[in-house]
Amino acid sequence: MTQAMIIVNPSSGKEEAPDYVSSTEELLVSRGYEVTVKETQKEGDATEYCIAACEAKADLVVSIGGDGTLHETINGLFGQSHQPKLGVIPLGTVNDFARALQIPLTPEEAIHTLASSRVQRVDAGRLNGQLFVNVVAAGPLAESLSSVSSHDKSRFGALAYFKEGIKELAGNAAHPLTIQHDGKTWVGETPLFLAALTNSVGGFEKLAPDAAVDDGLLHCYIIKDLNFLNTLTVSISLLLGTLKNHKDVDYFTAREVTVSSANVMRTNVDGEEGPALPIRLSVLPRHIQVVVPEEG
Ligand SMILES: Nc1ncnc2c1ncn2[C@@H]1O[C@H](COP(=O)(O)OP(=O)(O)OP(=O)(O)O)[C@@H](O)[C@H]1O
Repeated sequence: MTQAMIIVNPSSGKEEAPDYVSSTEELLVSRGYEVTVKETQKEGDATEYCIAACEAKADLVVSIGGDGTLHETINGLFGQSHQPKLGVIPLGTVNDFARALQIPLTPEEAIHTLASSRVQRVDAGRLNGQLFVNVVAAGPLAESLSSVSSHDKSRFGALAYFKEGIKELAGNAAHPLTIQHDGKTWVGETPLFLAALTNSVGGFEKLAPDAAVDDGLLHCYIIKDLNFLNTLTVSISLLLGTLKNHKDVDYFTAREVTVSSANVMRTNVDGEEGPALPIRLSVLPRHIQVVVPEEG
């Protein structure tokens, strides 16, 4: 019998994840799976459960939660000889990975997607010794986004990030970063550096419109200046999908990037606090197999 594991984070989004477990389980059982349900208690659990699913040669792992839970689940696939397919039921505030793959953001519809026969291979990013699926951010603005509490996310949704971002901008912070790629080096002060694997970042589905989930590239943005005067035009560019053309933004694609700073600075990885600089980023092309909606 084919095995499936459901990994669920009860604290994600508006804390409604447990409501969707039984309908997910029912659907999988009706498709012939033997199902194990694992509820996370703390950081790292989803990775451990996913490693166990790989070792048990499960056919499918379903992540029910936000991008943080998904990030941890995918890290369990890293380096495994047997890799299950991945199903995604998005319950977070942002859900960039689901947006990029056109997985429905309504949990009931996303559960229905698990019956799809279509599997898409997508790139994974590598950051030092871990994987990421959406975005790595560095700079003071990225640090401030990591400080958004789960409570605020549950209460205010994406607005919680906006609130922290505005607070940081008021401080007018920029820090020195050194960014190296393809034999080139950029040195300067910046409030934000982003390396995106998918078009959707922070819920902005047009942030990196050229990023295909399987193009093997990091789509990188250096915001050279962000202040009260240009915030509006940068925000409009974000919404229109023209950020890379903004005069205060440098854009490039690369397969490998290193980022360092003279200052002690933490990164933000897939929406959660990541390791401190320096970091080395690369792409594992088409590394993850995701169950996505049937075409058409
Ligand atoms: N039972 C739990 N209680 C509290 N936190 C948990 C629990 N299980 C896992 N976590 C932690 O919660 C973090 C956030 O989870 P997740 O990203 O899925 O939800 P979210 O923060 O609501 O969504 P989003 O990141 O999209 O805003 C995970 O990275 C994980 O470390």
